[in-house]
Amino acid sequence: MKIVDIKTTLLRAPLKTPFITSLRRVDALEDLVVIITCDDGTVGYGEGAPTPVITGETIDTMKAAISYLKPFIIGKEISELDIILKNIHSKLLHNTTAKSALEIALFDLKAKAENIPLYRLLGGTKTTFKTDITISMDQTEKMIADALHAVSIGYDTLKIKIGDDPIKDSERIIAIYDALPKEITLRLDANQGWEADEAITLLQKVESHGIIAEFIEQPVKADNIEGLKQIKDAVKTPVLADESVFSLNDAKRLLELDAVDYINIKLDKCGGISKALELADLCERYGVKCMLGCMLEGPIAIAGAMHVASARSETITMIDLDGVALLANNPTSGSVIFDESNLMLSLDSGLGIDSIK
Ligand SMILES: C[C@H](N)C(=O)N[C@H](CCC(=O)O)C(=O)O
Ligand SMILES: [Mg+2]
Repeated sequence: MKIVDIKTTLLRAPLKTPFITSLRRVDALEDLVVIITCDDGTVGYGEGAPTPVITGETIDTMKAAISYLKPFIIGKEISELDIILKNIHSKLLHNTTAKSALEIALFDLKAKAENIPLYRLLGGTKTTFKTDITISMDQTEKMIADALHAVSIGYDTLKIKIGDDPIKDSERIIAIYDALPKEITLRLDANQGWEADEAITLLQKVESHGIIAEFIEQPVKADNIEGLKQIKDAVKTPVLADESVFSLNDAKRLLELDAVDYINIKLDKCGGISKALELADLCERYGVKCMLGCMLEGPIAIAGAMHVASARSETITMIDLDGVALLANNPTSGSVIFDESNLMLSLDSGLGIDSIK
């Protein structure tokens, strides 16, 4: 199977409600889909969610990166996947979301060539996952209403977005916790919104109220590694690194310093499936568990992430793959099942995505 064509197309889909973090507000998903065709007509799908405030990428930079990398991919046999991946990562630095979209499509093709689902190509067996859902940052009453609604439709783990104001944030966490059944698990994500001392004061206050969240995600700026370590050493709530970890080297530095408890792996930050697997393997060597997370990713990218989670299910013990659940409707068809908190991989070959509507 020789690769003969690479095309991109926009995937636009409205969200059910605005997605609001301390970094940005988004009303509709706007991702870039990659469609790679082989000489026998087999098509591989990939997708990336440009997130300028985190990866520095836009739809336009993604298109430019993909067209730059095209000559290193077109004309290659899909059986030479390792060589193609080496080209993608060595011929162009950064541009991790563009690379991830290409990688997803290439792995889709490779698994289709072998006529097996991607998770099996990657060595996985697990096909069902439970995701959390994000509760956007807002007025406390609105966040409580959103949290109660999420619980009413079956979510038992909520990812609470905070980080615009440490005083307000502690009040929000306590009010949301008090309003929910006690068996609900809370994940907190400040998206870099605090200083280390603010985070420690806030978390200690929340902890004195009896609330130990599953983790606090990225409390301080991405490059504030010392701050992450200070927080980890001062509070009971485990610390999870998100924006601080793009590459294997980023993760190594944090793990060597014992600066965090967990790492959030996202395909769009690390550069795709091969890199996500390497990150999970590194974390496994350090005995550190990971979350498989997402940007505002649609069904193709989320399916790609699920296959990775299947392949490294011992290390990837937490799932934040609510990208499709946040959409007003699913713009693809295929046998991957996205049913609110329940995600199920298909047994079809490749990613299991049939078509884009
Ligand atoms: C959508 C997912 N649950 C999530 O919260 N992702 C954000 C990425 C932020 C973005 O797309 O702006 C995160 O983990 O920080
Ligand atoms: Mg995060």
